[in-house]
Amino acid sequence: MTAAPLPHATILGYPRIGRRRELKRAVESFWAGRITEAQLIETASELRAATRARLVELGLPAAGGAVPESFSFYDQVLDATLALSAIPERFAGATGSDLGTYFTLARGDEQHQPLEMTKWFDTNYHYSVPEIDERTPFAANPAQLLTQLAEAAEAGIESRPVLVGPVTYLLLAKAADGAADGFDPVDRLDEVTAVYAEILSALAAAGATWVQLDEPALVSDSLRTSREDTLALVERAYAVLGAASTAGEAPARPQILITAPYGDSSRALARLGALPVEAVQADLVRGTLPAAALADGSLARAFAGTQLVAGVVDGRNIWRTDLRAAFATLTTLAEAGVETVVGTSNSLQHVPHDVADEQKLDARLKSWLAFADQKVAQVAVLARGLAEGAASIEEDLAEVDRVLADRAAAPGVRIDDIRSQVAAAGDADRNRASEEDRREAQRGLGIPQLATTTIGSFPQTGEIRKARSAFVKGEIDEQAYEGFLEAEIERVIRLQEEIGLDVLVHGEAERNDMVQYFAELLDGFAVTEHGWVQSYGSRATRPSILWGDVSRPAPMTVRWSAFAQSLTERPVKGMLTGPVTILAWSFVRDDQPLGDTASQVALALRGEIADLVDAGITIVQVDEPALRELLPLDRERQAAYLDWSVGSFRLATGGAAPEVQIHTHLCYSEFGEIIDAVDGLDADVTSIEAARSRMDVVEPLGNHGYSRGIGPGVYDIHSPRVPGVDEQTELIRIAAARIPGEQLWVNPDCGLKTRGYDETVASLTNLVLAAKAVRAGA
Ligand SMILES: Nc1nc2c(c(=O)[nH]1)N[C@@H](CNc1ccc(C(=O)N[C@@H](CCC(=O)N[C@@H](CCC(=O)N[C@@H](CCC(=O)O)C(=O)O)C(=O)O)C(=O)O)cc1)CN2
Ligand code: MET
Ligand SMILES: [Zn+2]
Repeated sequence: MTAAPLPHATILGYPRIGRRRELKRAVESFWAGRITEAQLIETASELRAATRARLVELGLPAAGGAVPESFSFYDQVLDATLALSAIPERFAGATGSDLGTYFTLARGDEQHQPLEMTKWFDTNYHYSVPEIDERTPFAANPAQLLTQLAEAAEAGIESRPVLVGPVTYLLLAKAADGAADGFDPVDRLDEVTAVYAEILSALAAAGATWVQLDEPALVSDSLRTSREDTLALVERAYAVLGAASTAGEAPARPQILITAPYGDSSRALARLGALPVEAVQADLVRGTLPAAALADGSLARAFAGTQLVAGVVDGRNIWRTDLRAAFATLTTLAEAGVETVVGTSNSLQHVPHDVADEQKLDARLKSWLAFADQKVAQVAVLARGLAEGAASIEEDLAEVDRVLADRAAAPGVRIDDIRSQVAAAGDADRNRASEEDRREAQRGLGIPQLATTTIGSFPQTGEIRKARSAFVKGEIDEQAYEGFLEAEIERVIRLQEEIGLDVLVHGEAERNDMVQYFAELLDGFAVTEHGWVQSYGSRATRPSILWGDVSRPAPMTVRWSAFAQSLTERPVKGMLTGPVTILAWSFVRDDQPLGDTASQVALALRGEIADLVDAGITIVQVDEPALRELLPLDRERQAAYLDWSVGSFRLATGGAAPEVQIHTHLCYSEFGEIIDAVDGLDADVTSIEAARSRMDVVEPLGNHGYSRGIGPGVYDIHSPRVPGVDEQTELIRIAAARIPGEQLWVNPDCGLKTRGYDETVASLTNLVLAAKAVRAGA
């Protein structure tokens, strides 16, 4: 095959879990020993074949590298770790097949803690963090990429292998534990680049005409380098990768597409265009075009001989694209003399497969939506317009005009009553009594020093899921389902009493998901049947669709919390999900600022808190694990974000009387960046993840003079491992050295929903013993 430009249409990536989560089922069956590795590999191969065929059917050309190879068994960053053979030394004993090693890195085993997992840019997707030190070996292992390329070729498709790029890979990595002080993984960029060059060469030898290297680090201010420095690193790496020739019978590398998804690359774009690569993608949904460089012709000059993949179709949301606006952007580029390809803003891995799979969604709402398949079709339409002229797609543009007008005017999208309530909410509604007055008022709760509690959920057993599934399918009635849940709650309350926890939870057995549960009970939301999106590994969520003005027709949690409280003398925490997290983990309307939508959700939660308190609940936790996640990657936009996000939390909780103790939970540890914002939430108690970083957070908290209640997690719930009494005692001691006992809470890192009961009971028993030991000064 010879080097030819990219066709006019492409996407950066496609969901890989399968339309019915076939990959989840196969991978989990393999882990459980129910299928063999060969069977898993076969299922994966079938899924990839179906994806390629589907993409071509939807309008991506089979030739020319338009179809991306974006499959992953677990995670794309882990794929790159394997492609570089960058197996941390601590896994040296974990030998096996490539796939066996891969899953050991991802999930750990008896002897090995898994790689840490953390959020991928500002999404709800988690990647496995590479661990690099001075000695990490790097060697090209393109086997999986070559397998996929050959599969595609067999089916007559000239596909485009995809790999996380070298700069982003190293900036997402952390220094391995044994690394020298001051070592940064990015110090090894030149060596890693050399290995990428070998991988590219192997791909070219196998016939690849294009390769995609993802460099989202280019848009982020939250990594270890400034964006300016990141760009310089990218220039350094791609000067090397681009130097190899793409010409002739035996090209030394495929043509390279560098992508910059998830944000704004406008300031970097001209320099990216000047790199010795054949195409550069820009996210034109989150980002903009550099207006001046476009106007004075310098962008076109920089892009001479380089294609610009214009990411005009939103890969983060599910609304039908305003095709007319997108087409105007494409026209501007083309008229400025830039060789333009229509693309998506980022990989479609963050949206579900297909709107057509949804049988229960309201038809009118459905007509406003575009999941992955619809987005591919939109890309194809725009590409046709680019090739054949605006007139050729005028009907498609006009149809979208009608759809958008229909959406704007539809009942429920704007409800005057809700809007006036939001408008009437003022500063007074966001401010509680002073911290001191509240502390005084809450003495009546009788909470001991180093109080023990959990984060909310108890294990979601197969039995619970089966009961819910039976209820949803109508196989059992509401009475039977609620009876089942009450029995479950009673069991969880008794268990916590036996273990000796101080502040109890009801266990969240009634919740399918901490966001979807609320979305199902609030007006203004819709939920899907099959709209699964990968969150990490084999785990997925069905983000809800927040399409209209939000209100709460009836109490949502009072029945369960009040029932749990009726069973025990100890306080039971009410458990709500906060406005920012509800937005972050849903697909949110794009026709008004997020802050306005957050205020509506906040008012609904405010009503719920009032009802919980009326029902006798004295402690309410409002979870905001996504507070950090939604922080804009772009520093300039961060202050405005923190303003509305913190404001919405305060609006939700600001009505609580001083005697009511408000907790919040944020499950990540890099929170130095937002410590002022956490303080600004004005919660009485905050629980955070800390076990894996061995309490790193208590140091900044101590320095900050943090005066509120704080529960740094002492039990890492991400692994089935049971932390012993000594281990947890040690962590509590580290925290107690910096934080006074009356401020310090003892809890796990996060909820227990993904854990099993055996390990949960053992770990919590140890947690209570550890707290007692520290209290006794032992
Ligand atoms: N939205 C969201 N984002 C989050 C988190 C979170 O809890 N929620 N936590 C953090 C980590 N991310 C996570 C994401 C998913 C899961 C998770 O456990 N997901 C489950 C699905 C949860 C769910 O929606 N369950 C439903 C549907 C379950 C299901 O699959 N039912 C079966 C039938 C039931 C059976 O017979 O087993 C089916 O539909 O086929 C329910 O319980 O009702 C999974 O992938 O397996 C955990 C953590 C960050 N982001
Ligand atoms: C991802 S944060 C989870 C908080 C929730 N209350 C739980 O315990 O599951
Ligand atoms: Zn959590």
